[in-house]
Amino acid sequence: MSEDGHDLAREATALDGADALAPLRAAFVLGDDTVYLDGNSLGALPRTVAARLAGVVEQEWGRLGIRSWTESGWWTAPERVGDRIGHLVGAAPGQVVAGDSTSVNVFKAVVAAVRLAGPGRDEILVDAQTFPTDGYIAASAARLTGCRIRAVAAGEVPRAAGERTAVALVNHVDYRTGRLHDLPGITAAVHAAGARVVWDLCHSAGALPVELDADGVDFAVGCTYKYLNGGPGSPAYLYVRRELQPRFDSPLPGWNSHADPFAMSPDYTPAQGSARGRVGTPAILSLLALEAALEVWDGVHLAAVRAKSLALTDFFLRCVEAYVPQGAVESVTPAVHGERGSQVSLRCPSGAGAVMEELVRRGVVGDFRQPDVLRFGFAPLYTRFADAESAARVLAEAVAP
Ligand SMILES: Cc1ncc(COP(=O)(O)O)c(C=O)c1O
Ligand SMILES: Nc1c(O)cccc1C(=O)C[C@H](N)C(=O)O
Repeated sequence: MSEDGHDLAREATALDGADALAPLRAAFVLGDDTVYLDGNSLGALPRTVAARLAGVVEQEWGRLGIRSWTESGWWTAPERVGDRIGHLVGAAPGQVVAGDSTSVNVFKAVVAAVRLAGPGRDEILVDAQTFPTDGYIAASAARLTGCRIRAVAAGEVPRAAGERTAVALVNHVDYRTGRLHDLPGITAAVHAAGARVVWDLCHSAGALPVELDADGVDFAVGCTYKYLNGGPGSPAYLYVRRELQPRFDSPLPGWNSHADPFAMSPDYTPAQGSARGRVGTPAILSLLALEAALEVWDGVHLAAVRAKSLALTDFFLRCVEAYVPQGAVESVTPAVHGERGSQVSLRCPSGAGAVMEELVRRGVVGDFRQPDVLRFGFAPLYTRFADAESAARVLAEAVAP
């Protein structure tokens, strides 16, 4: 190992020793032999989840059975868990509901936003680099509502929004590059054009502070299986700003969103509040696993999470610079803190897929995104500075010819 290597390894040990969030790692099931840098795709398993799920299955489903809908609080879990998520994204209680997938919630939000738009507004702006599902769903929403889609870079949305815009659908953090977009600025600009905005928070919730209420966001959606550690396929969420809730006209008005679901009325009367965003029967096991997973956030400040995230990604970039031969990789993640989420994406022009396979074989788990991007996610609750240092060291070996 070079002198630099010894210095960086020592620095990592010192940084981990001084990290106030370091004890939280023990709340997760993580082997010491794996450097897990894929929490931006599937978060690690919180220790509380297995016992809680066993309890739900054995006691609630097994013993109480159907009575659990009321006696164990199953019926109200989407709003209860929604409020817990809301706390992490700057939403006061009563505005977030947990359920369905992000894709389905994108559909509800975009169609509802178009239905709120005034006459002559027939344009849906879509972040040109969006995660594909948002683009597919927005295109279908456009066909259904008689709108047209205009794809523009997120940074261009303020200039592009105009008198024909009904809604802009933007990713807060770009899944491929890790670029953080200006949520307050874009939201204000879209509003100034008289339109609504839907934010996809998949790659920001749980990784950095989000202030939905303070920033005047209309709608937001996100998944919970990344930085919120809810588990594979855990329920997503939908935020509808309180002032908009009475006019929120869901395109999927299932019986769970009815004001009186057990009246089983043939006529639809929407529920008040966040419950209006529900559709059908919630996936209770996944929802309650998520609820248990969210307990790790009790007492955690997002400002501390953000500070550690930036320190981790800065440190990883320094290690890459020190260890990896020049020209083998190039960061496509912004160096400026205000434009960076919680991942580092390295363009690897030569054999990126094979390089990631080799990294995974050696115990460094990141992921590969087409066409040539190596992604490394830094989940601040459980990632160590030593992980960043080891990953860069193994990467240097994996890219060596
Ligand atoms: C930005 C973004 N939106 C949406 C999704 C996925 O949506 P869904 O939860 O419907 O699979 C992902 C990741 O899978 C994503 O990164
Ligand atoms: N949702 C996923 C899945 O079901 C399988 C594998 C990966 C995912 C992901 O979340 C991918 C992720 N959104 C991404 O940013 O690439």
